[in-house]
Amino acid sequence: MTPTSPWEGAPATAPRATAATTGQAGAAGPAPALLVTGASLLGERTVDLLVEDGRVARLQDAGTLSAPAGATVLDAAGQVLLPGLVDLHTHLREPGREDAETIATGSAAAAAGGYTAVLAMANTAPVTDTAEAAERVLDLGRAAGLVDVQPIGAVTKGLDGAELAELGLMRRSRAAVRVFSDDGRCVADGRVMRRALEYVRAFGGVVSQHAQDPDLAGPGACCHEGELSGRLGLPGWPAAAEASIIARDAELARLTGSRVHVAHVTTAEGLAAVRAAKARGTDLTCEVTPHHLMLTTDLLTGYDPVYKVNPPLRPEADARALREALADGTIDAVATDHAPHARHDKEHAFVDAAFGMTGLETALAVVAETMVTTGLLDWAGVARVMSTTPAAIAGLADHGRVEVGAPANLVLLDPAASTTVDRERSHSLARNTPFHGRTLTGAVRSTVLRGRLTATTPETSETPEVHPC
Ligand SMILES: NC(=O)N[C@@H](CC(=O)O)C(=O)O
Ligand SMILES: [Zn+2]
Ligand SMILES: [Zn+2]
Repeated sequence: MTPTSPWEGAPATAPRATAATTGQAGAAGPAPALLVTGASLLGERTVDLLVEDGRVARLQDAGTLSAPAGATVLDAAGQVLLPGLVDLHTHLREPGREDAETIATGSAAAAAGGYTAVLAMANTAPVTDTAEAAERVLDLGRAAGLVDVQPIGAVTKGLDGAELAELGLMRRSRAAVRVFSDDGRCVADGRVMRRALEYVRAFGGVVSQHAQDPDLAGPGACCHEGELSGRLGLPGWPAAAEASIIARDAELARLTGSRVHVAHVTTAEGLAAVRAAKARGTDLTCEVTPHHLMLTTDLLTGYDPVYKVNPPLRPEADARALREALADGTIDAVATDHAPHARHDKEHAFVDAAFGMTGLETALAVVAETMVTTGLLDWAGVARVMSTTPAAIAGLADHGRVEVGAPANLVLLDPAASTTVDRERSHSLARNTPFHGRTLTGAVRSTVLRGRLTATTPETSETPEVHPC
């Protein structure tokens, strides 16, 4: 690693890992009181909000609260107040690939992006398939102290798709794992998926399935299968590979009485399978990524590997269908699939490059741009799909609401501020953002975790500073 490399050098405000705390992230010592004034709660009414001991102590009409002695005051006039964002699908790369991301740097990117909780995907090295591995991720998250890092457990040992991992032991561990996933390795064997669902049902767990039939989306597939894949000479990946697994898993959810979550739906065909399952009352939820809402397969014409992602970017008709489905509630949540990569894994010929794009720092602005500016969602809707529903899916009771008595996990954003994405200013170690150079509207101003400011954007800057507790 070359420290001066633009891909791997430390960001300007390098996050510091702090000593391990015994509580949850941000819980070390009582947080000083915090008064937020004049914020637009869910874009609906203007409020003052007082935080004491890490919880929302008072929430009332703007102009009616004054700051207790010693309190930090945030003047949030013109800003929208939402519950802190919750990401159901984040790759933090630690342990194993700390050259691409660490739990501390990924947490910093999350805080800068308005997140207060992230679920850390299991495809690390070693894989998170034991209680010890899950507890280690949890502890590293607490040590970083910027967001609650909740480990996702692997469904199968080593993500090999054959033998179930220690699901029950992970659930009973300190990490209290509830969400299980083999990530980009779809649990293709129906018998294994059935057994996993039967197992997690006993403790209210959920399997997050990356829906793609590996027999249809073969090993070389790296592009949406269609007219463009033929023209570019890239192996294609048909929509049927997604829809067929969603339909099968919906049947398995019904058979077992268990719960399935579909990771990143990307096609109109996949959405039809989700709608059919939901119409029958199946216990099935699904998520979409910000990049599949905004970016489309035609970007691949330059063979730039920054646009190589699993599942692939789709045509505009699919992206439009995804936006409509997020607006009408067919899609339950937005999850980033933040997939940081070291330059030497990403800068290759398109077919050889690693799959994945970063997303934690741009997610809110991309959703604002694609959903709010277009009138498809209001801010209450954004809170639902980026915080409340993902918190409910993952069973994170401390997140997803702004209420008196609840832990003060909050984000304040300026809906009118435009930011030009600059990959060099990312808090992530990785530089593989597909939004570099794009100007997006909607900028995070402050992130609050249990009453502590974990990120703030100084008035003179476009980039949030992060503050580990
Ligand atoms: N989603 C991605 O594009 N990448 C994933 C792995 C994978 O799903 O192939 C990653 O871990 O980088
Ligand atoms: Zn995936
Ligand atoms: Zn993933």
